[in-house]
Amino acid sequence: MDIVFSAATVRYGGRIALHPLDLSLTERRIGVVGLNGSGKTTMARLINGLVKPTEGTVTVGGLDTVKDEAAARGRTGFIFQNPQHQMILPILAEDIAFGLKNRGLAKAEIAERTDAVLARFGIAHLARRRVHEFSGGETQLGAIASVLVTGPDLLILDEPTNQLDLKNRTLIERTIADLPEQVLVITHDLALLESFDRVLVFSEGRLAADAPPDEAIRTYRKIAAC
Ligand SMILES: Nc1ncnc2c1ncn2[C@@H]1O[C@H](COP(=O)(O)OP(=O)(O)OP(=O)(O)O)[C@@H](O)[C@H]1O
Repeated sequence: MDIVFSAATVRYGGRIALHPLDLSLTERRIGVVGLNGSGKTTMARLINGLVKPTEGTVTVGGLDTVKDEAAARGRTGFIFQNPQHQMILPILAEDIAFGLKNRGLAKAEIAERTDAVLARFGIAHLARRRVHEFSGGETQLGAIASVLVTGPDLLILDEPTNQLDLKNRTLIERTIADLPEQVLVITHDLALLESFDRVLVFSEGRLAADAPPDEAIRTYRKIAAC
């Protein structure tokens, strides 16, 4: 799916968080890195319309995130920094089914799709468990299943391996690598980006590099050393 930023600018109050951004993203694996507060989350939230551009436009698959807000948002799934907060219902299978019920699907199809997505991510054993008792890795997988069951074209993940131990980090890295969906990942986990098609580096609300992983990570290391 094409993601197009046209002079997209974000101000919070009077303060600029994202300077005018012109960018067209079509790759399947897109990484976003930068120091804390550099504008990464703001840029990602523009894509699913959670943040509206103060000036300029953002389109996803040709849909404007302001004018075609609902349709545009349906194209994109978002896994937030603390995904346990986005689980609405206490039991995983119910949380997964919730998004499908909202789309008016029949009971039998909801059950079938819920079972299929649980199997896809190897978490059928978690179906009846309480999401607030999950480990960090289980929470990530549960949230990914809940979001992807509705069939978005693009999945955005905000720091998905943050606070995970080495085993779970590897599990989530592999899960992301295997997703057939287009993926945009904000991360401080540079190993995750090694196989990516394109990496964007943000610095103080501006795009500082837009390159393959090796080159982008070199730029990021230089920025971080300042
Ligand atoms: N809702 C908001 N209201 C006011 N200022 C905000 C808001 N959200 C973000 N900001 C500010 O905008 C700037 C960019 O923040 P953003 O969260 O996009 O950065 P980030 O690169 O994702 O940071 P981190 O790595 O810490 O998550 C920061 O100065 C932040 O304080």
